[in-house]
Amino acid sequence: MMALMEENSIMEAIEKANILVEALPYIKNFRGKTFVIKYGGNAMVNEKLKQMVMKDIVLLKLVGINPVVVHGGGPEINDMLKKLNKKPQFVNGLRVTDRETMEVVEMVLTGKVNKEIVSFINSYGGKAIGLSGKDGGLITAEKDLTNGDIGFVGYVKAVNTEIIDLLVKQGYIPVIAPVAIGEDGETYNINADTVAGEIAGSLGAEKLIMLTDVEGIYKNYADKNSLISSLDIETALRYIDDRIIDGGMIPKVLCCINAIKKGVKTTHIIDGRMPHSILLEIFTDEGIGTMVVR
Ligand SMILES: Nc1ncnc2c1ncn2[C@@H]1O[C@H](COP(=O)(O)OP(=O)(O)O)[C@@H](O)[C@H]1O
Ligand SMILES: CC(=O)N[C@@H](CCC(=O)OP(=O)(O)O)C(=O)O
Repeated sequence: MMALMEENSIMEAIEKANILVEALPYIKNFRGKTFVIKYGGNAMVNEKLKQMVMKDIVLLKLVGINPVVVHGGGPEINDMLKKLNKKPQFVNGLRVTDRETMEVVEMVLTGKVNKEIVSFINSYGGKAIGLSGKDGGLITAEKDLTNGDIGFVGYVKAVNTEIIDLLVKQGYIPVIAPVAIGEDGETYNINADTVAGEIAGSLGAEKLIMLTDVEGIYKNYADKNSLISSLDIETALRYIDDRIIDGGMIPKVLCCINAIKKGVKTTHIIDGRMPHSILLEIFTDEGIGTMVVR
């Protein structure tokens, strides 16, 4: 019995070593490259998972990859608005943002969510630094009128990556909240997926990884065996037209396509609810989730 247990634990240890060896070519390939990781939505609500994601990000940095984190926090904003007796309202997935809501959005994203992520990363031995689009002139926003006037909702007019380049060079992990200032001096609320796509494009990132609350993109959303492992731009656009890709997945895929057109090599939509999904995507031969490529 004892011998069998010992044999099992030796096999387990060998399996672990095999996984590390499998990661080697990827570590070699990706050293010095930039990965933009979008973390948000419902993938962010579980504390334990949150900590695992942060550990994975620290590990990436320690093996020589440069992670840049862009976070959301929609559910946290909703919670705070409800506490203030304000009903969250959305048009095509974008929050209707009046002046009071804008104050709440900025407070929750830059004050609470951003600092929490920064603290976690730092507690695991990383050097995270929190920023919003306002810091160092990182993002210039302009009012987004594509859905009519829904208040202080912005799109990204320009990205100045100087501050990110500087921080990355000094060994920091930038953690970015999707709030920015317009040329009119107003503060704008920008969808976090959009910000991640634009930042990845401007940095010429190797990868854009979007953590979400599904395994990836399904060919048939009702059939969980229909996960698509790789999708090119043309097919992705066709799937959007045919409503195979629908709802919150549409802007996500469009952000991936935008990033690819700006030079990002591969984009990935992966399951943020799965422990260590980032590591499994980057360091295993099979990868996980759905890859959107040129
Ligand atoms: N073909 C599809 N495959 C997977 N998810 C899809 C598909 N079509 C629509 N969706 C929806 O997209 C959602 C992901 O978008 P969203 O909820 O906005 O993510 P997040 O909150 O992480 O930003 C999924 O939970 C799912 O309901
Ligand atoms: C304009 C707009 O809708 N902004 C988003 C910003 C946060 C976000 O995108 O968060 P998730 O990634 O968690 O959805 C919002 O106010 O909810």
